[in-house]
Amino acid sequence: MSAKQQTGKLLKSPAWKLCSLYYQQFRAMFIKRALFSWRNWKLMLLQILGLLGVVIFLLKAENFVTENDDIARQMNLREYGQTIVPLAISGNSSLTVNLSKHLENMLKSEKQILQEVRGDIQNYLMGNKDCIHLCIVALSIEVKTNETVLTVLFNNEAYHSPSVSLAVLDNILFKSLSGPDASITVSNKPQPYHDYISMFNKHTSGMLVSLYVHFGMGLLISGFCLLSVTERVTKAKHIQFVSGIYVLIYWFSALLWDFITLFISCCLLLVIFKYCNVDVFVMDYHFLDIMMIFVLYGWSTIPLMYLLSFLFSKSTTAYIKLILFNYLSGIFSLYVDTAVRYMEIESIKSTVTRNSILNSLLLLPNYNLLKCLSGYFAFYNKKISCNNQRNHPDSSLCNTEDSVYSLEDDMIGKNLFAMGTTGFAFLLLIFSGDTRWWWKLKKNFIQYVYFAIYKKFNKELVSKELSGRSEDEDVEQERKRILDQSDDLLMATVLIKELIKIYFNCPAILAVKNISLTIQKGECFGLLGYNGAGKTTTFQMLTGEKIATSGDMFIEGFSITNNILKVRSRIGYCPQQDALLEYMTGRETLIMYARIWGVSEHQIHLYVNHWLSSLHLESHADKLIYTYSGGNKRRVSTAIALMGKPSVVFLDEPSTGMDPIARRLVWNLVTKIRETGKAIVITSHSMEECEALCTRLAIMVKGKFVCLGSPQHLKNKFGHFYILKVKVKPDTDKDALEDFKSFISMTFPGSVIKQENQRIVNYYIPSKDNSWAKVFGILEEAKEQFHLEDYSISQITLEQVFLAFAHTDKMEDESEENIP
Ligand SMILES: Nc1ncnc2c1ncn2[C@@H]1O[C@H](COP(=O)(O)OP(=O)(O)OP(=O)(O)O)[C@@H](O)[C@H]1O
Repeated sequence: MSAKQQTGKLLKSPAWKLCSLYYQQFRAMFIKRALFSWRNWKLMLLQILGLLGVVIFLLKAENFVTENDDIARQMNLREYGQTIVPLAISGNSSLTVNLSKHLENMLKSEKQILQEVRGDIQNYLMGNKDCIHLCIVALSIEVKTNETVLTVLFNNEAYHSPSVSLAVLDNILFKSLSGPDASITVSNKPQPYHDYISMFNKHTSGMLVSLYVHFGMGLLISGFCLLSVTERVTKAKHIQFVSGIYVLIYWFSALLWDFITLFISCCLLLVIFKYCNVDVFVMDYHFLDIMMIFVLYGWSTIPLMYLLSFLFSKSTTAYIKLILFNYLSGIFSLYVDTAVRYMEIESIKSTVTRNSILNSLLLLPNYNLLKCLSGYFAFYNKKISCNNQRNHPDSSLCNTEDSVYSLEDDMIGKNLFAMGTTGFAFLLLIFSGDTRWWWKLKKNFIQYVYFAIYKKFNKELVSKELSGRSEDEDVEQERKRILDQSDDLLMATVLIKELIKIYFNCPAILAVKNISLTIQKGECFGLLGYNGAGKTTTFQMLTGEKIATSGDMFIEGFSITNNILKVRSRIGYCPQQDALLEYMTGRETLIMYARIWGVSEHQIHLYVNHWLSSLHLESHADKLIYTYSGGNKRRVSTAIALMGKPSVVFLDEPSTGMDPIARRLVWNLVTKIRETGKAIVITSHSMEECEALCTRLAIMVKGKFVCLGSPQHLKNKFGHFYILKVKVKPDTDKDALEDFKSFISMTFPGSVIKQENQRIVNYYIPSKDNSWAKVFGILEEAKEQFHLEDYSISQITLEQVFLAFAHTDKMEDESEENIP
């Protein structure tokens, strides 16, 4: 076999096809995420700048202690800018002349102002407002008989003013003794901290730096929930799953994109550490360690954000609340950690309690981040101190064997390990939410707990409403057929068996009441019913969006309740509300779904163009979805449902909001798709649409089927009467009209007035025993006899059948009405 043949065989193998499908889907999901960030770049930038800005601002604002912070500060008037130095001299001597000359020269060189004062210096200082801020040092020289008294007064408002005052005095004295070139430089340098205090300060500094980073991180990582919430709430996620996306691919692509964003932000953060002299984090390849901490933090916190996003139904609310959660969880856990470790609290004195509290904190990624950064900071600062003081007296403090990654209490090993494992745990929880296992658990809980309790307390209602028996013979026949031969019918494209849905609200809502149905391939089945009849709920159960309370549904033999994942790739779904991602264009959306379906890359553009032209969407293809009109959005949703290779397509009011031309296009498309052998299930409030598309239909009233069959069958069955519309002449008196009514009721026994207003009377005339010719003949004669202006006779329409059933619902509540 040639190499070319072998390659060809490999490309056609199922494993290769599966791999290429995975690749296609991953690509589609990754591009979707990238487009979200790209189109919302301002938000993205805000998140990254938020992180960097918060960290840089807080680091600059707080002067945290490092080795280099203990610098010597010069005690010099220059440090205060230009000041005034009042000088009062009383008496005269060569010493006073000498001292004042040196003072004058010294102040001149330092660009200070010498202010000679007459009288008491204290009075001058008290009486001069400027002195409050400008007179840091004041001098008085008093010549007495045997001595000269030099007094220097310092400004109590200014830092370091006593030592600066003494430095000024010492300098002029020294200059008078050793000449004008002599000077004394005075500096204020603190003694090095004692080891214990030093450690405490470094620990505090490390904690502050890690708190700042954690504040900034909160802004960035909370944003990762935005698309997850939007996709879930708009049902775009559901449609992607229905189109066949794999759970792992959906979540891993999201994780990878958000991870890249976090990684880039953390690289920039390292630059900020360098700029703000947080040397411990960047020197000697330490940035690699810090990067590893950030990577593990991302690994654990991003899945947690996804997981928490399930709690919210609005993306902005989710963002704000998750920022708060991230801040508070970090600070609160740190507080608990400090309280447990250092405070003497009676109830947590036992080691077991203490350890279990500390270990439970390890579940929080923010706690681990704080502990890792502060622990790392303190560890390396301690190491630097120990290296600086080689002959350190306490060798236990400078154990060079220690590793920052050890699992001991003050080291970071435990926290790194916790981040690694919690990341896995959170991811598993997310995946399990979309797996068969979780679906089954929820199903069993609803069926065997909720429903069992409901049945126990509502026996009468359940036996009356949920028995499934129907007064309509077609519905009853279908039900019996399904119950008797369910095994034979399993391979029907759609098989619905005793399906019940109860919303367990207060009070419980019985949305779908034990319906049974089969739909074969090549069939277009219409589900009609007025608002709230239960059509959408039925669709939601059939597409796996909602779990049935009882009963089962099969698509090509696969049970939805037991094997939802296998069913999903066999259906196309156009939900009632457009499940579109508004930041994408129509073309990008269709390309994404084509990739999910596994259309090969070189055919995608051709394939998408075909769908765009089928629905006349070419001119809007490259516009963002949020700019689309309602009708155009519906077209895109319909195209998504119809594309790919589904065995059955569910269309929930597909043509709502479409103009007549678009509606015809959709009808043609649906008919073509049906003719290829797919089953179509459609709900619509347009009877015209149902007549045009449906091969069979059912009318649903209050969760039950009340009739079932082809449109013609229903018209024949329920249309056993004609509609007679009579218009009498304007001058017809009341008696003549009454005569006409008596004539009709006598000639057509069983006829009923449906409506009467002004000169128009509408009748239902039984069609049995009355041919068209007979009715026309009689009315032609009556026209002359009763002076009728005009009349018309027509067959009942589907809409009238539907209205009759819709009315039966009202009539149940009110009273019986006269429908023949
Ligand atoms: N999430 C829900 N929680 C509680 N009740 C619900 C929920 N969804 C639907 N219902 C109720 O279930 C019943 C059936 O609703 P459904 O949306 O299936 O009707 P429908 O036939 O699709 O109506 P429409 O033609 O307006 O779309 C209604 O009484 C509705 O109020």
